[in-house]
Amino acid sequence: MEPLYQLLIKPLSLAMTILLSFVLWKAFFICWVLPTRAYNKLRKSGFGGPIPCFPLGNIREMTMTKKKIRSSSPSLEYISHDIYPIIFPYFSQWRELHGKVFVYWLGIEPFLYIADPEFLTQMSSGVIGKKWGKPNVFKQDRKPLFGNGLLMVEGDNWVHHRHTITPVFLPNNLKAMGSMMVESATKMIDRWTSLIASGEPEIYVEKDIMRTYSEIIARAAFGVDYRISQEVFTKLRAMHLTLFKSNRLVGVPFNNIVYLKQTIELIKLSKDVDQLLLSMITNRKMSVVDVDHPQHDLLGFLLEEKSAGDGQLGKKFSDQELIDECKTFFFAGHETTALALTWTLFLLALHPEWQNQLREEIKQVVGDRPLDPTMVAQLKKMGWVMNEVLRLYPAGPNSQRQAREDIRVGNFVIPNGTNMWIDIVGMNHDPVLWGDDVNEFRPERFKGDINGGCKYKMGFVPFGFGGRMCVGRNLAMMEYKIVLTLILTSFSFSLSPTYHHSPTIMLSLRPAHGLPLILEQLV
Ligand code: HEM
Repeated sequence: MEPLYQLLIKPLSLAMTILLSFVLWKAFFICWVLPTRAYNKLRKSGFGGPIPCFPLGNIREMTMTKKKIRSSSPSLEYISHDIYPIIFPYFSQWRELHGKVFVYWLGIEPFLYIADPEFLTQMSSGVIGKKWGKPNVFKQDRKPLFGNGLLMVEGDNWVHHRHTITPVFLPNNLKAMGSMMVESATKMIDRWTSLIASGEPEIYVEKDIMRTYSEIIARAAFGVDYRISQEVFTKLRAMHLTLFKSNRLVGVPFNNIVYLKQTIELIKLSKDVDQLLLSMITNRKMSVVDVDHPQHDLLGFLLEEKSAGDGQLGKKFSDQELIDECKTFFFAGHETTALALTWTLFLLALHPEWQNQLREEIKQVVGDRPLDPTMVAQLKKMGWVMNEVLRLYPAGPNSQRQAREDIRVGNFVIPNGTNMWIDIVGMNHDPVLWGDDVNEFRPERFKGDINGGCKYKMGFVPFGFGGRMCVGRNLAMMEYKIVLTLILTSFSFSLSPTYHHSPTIMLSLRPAHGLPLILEQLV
């Protein structure tokens, strides 16, 4: 009689062979069959674009083009606002060949590139907010940073999150946050004043601005001071750096395994942040005793059981949903506004005449009275400046979508599942939309025209578009104007000779080497 193990060898090896064949078939299906199908559908739908190469798609070409531009670009030595060919050289070149709508590939993921406002208008008009998806490949990649918070959540869950959060940022609720903003900004102004007094007028302002807006969002949205939230911000920034500084191959199969060290680091950081946020949430839950007067900040709204639009009681958020929303708002709530103000100081340093115009306006609107959030809405010229800054140096440089159904745009069909990359920088720097002065700083183009003279309404979408437009835009405008008013009434400033112009994309658009300014105290 044969021993038992010999009897088992045959069926076991057969089972192993079947399992292995299944895994290989699945990998082949996901990595080859599905992308090929998507490719054929997009081609059949009429979209052109650069030829992809398995398994990198167009990533190799993108990296090479960027390297070539960086090494051959002495133009960065002098300051030009014609930044598009520098930050997105591959898009700039592909547009010449394939027009303003084409398909490119990140690994095995096809993306429909869109920088045509007419196409964007038609595309977005037929799709309501809850029907839009966010690219699965980014959702997976950026999960440690945003989880399934408002930026990434979809469908009915998105409606629930958005309905709960929107009232937090309505003007009436924001008014109460004004004094916190003034307090936090005043601390920064005091720091700069002492540096000048001690003979150090050259200040790298972007770090202080980032800190000020971190402090504002921590207090305004979560009712905690910067000391308590500092660890969260530090870890979120470490995640941000790990995610976007390295050359990870997003969209390429098994890239998580190839970059195992970063993947493990991200999982660890994400767990730490989740723990910190959970204890912040638990503390707040325990401290809410006055049910008639809940705290009207973001966390207060999220913890309150809200009535859904149909009169039914909305479902409560789970702990993980609460954590993901906190992560999303801790990050999105300071980064973009801080960068918008940083680029504003850069442009105003180059245009002292605009510093003076804004000071004059502040004098007329605010005078000697204490700054009050209701006043800032009257700062019209400051609004033009903000728009012009967001046009030339958009803090949110793109918007992304994934089709969750076939979308018809004229003669084209965008097939269900298609990822979309809407290029805000590309549209903002397009001379066909803005005219020959497209790369000049001219805030007056927004005088009496919220579209700044752009030929299409959808050509200027600094806060995105449709139902998924930025939920924090009112807060952003208010805190931008309050902090800028305080800076302009305290200092005049110019660019330090050590400044090196190198706008770079790391999710948002930032000055790669910081922003050193020479500050002078106004008497
Ligand atoms: C100048 C400052 C800001 C700019 C330029 C900006 C820009 C953007 C852009 C371009 C989008 C994408 C919209 C789309 O896909 O159509 C967005 C979405 C979003 N922003 Fe902002 N943002 C700013 C400030 C803020 C602030 C202060 C907060 C939070 C307090 C915030 C929270 C969000 C969230 C949660 C979303 C996702 C909304 C959704 O999908 O429903 N943003 N923002």
